[in-house]
Amino acid sequence: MLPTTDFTTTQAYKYLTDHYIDIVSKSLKELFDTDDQRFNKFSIQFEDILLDYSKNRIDDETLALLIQLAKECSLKEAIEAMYSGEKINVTEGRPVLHIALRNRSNTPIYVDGKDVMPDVNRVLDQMKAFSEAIISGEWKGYTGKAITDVVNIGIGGSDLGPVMVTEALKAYKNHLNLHFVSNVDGTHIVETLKAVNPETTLFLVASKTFTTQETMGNAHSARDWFLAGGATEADVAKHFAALSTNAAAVEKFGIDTKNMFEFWDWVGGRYSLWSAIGLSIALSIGFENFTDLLAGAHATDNHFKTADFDQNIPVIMGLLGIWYNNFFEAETNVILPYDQYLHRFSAYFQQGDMESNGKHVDRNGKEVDYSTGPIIWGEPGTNGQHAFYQLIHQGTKLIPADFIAPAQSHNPLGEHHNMLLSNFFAQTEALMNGKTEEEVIEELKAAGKSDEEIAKIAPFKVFEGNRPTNSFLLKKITPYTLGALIAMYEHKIFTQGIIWNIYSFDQWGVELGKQLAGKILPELKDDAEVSSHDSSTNGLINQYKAWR
Ligand SMILES: O=P(O)(O)OC[C@H]1O[C@@H](O)[C@H](O)[C@@H](O)[C@@H]1O
Repeated sequence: MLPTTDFTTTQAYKYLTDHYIDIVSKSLKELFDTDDQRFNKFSIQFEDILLDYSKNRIDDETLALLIQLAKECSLKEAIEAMYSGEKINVTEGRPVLHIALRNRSNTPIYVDGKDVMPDVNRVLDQMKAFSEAIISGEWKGYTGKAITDVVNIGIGGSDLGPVMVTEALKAYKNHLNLHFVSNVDGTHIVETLKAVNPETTLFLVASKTFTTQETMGNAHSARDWFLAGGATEADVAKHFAALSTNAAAVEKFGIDTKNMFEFWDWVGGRYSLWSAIGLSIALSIGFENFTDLLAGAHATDNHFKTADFDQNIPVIMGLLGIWYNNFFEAETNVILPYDQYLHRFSAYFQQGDMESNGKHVDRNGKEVDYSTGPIIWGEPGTNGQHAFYQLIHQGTKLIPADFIAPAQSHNPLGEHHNMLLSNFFAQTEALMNGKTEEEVIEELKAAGKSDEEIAKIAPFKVFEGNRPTNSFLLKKITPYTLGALIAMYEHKIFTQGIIWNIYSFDQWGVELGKQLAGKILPELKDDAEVSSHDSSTNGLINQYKAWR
């Protein structure tokens, strides 16, 4: 059972409310000036990942109180409940066991009295054999040619994880060309099919439920295209595989269940890249690299479970998020990877975080009266600097930022990496220190500006600073380190969900739109005027019919 404490009723919350008044009046600059141990105190190195969280608006007392908050909310017990296979996804009646998918130590994990590890390992073996056969060319298409292209058809958790990881680990990629089709917009599949040959293409239909409209629509269109190219029904088995929990629906679609890679209902869609959903990753970088990814995540799982909270990276990340979300009333959290390969990392955690913690009802079934999950966004640096950093530096909103960068580049090209990292270091320093009016005036004077010119321009050039950041410095983006980093963010989400007293592993909020689309679809079949909705929806549908 998960605890159901309202965190706003804890002692720690009360103390934090008072303490906030004290901290909010202090600048980060001041906090650094008065404590030369900040970096040592407020940074944690775990294997090849260094988290420096010293540029946050905290002091020793803040950290102690936040940790007390985690304790009062029984975070430790909640972690134990997840790891031991309790059905903590209460509204769906399921355990939450992505940690089992990467449990490289193979210690038993029980669900309803049955150890899940033999099943996990069986599917991993199946993925190994299959990916090796495809990569080596031993697996032949219907005309006897080796596979050259893999098209993953899936959406949400059955797309974003594989896309993000295959992009992040492109440096480890083999000769196979990977494609991802998610959108139900016909453009996505049509444009993808233009680039591939039915004789040498493998389609992975990735869907936990195997009922998702977009995925099923795209899979049927891919199958029609495949058959139209001269292949027969019997050839489908050589070109279509399914990644799913729903064997009956896979069979009904016409995919041989021998080509089905199973996973289980205790794997949440947005936590499924570690499961059979990761087959496209294994195909792209090879099975050994895929298991390194799992091993990295497993290392973080052990860290999250065993490290004291003040040395526990996901716990600290989660608590800092709560500090800004619930005390500073920050609405968003920006993730800024200074690594082009990580260009889908923020998009991935938009689903990971917002689908998990975008909830307004607590674990007692009551409406919350505090803010929960933040809006997650971001783009890779340095691109973001030339786009939206203006608002982070000088806008009116407080935007806590996560900066992520590797020390070693996979593409060391001249001064590029030093240039990239100089920006990474400079941005967090600038966000922290800002620039005072005096400094601006000095600079303008030195540039030979007149007093009149200075008076006019100076106010616009002032930076308040005091903008909080976390810096993640990774030695290198390897499968192992990436696995460890992703798992840190996953457990941060868990930590926050526990403290906010919400259920992080369901997603009822995505259902209403699906239901209504199901009602509207038949109304779009003919040209008859529609009047069953509000005037706006009727007006839009009728104009659509007039124009299509
Ligand atoms: O893998 P499936 O069953 O096709 O689901 C895809 C996505 O479907 C969405 O509706 C859910 O909100 C996501 O959580 C999920 O990842």
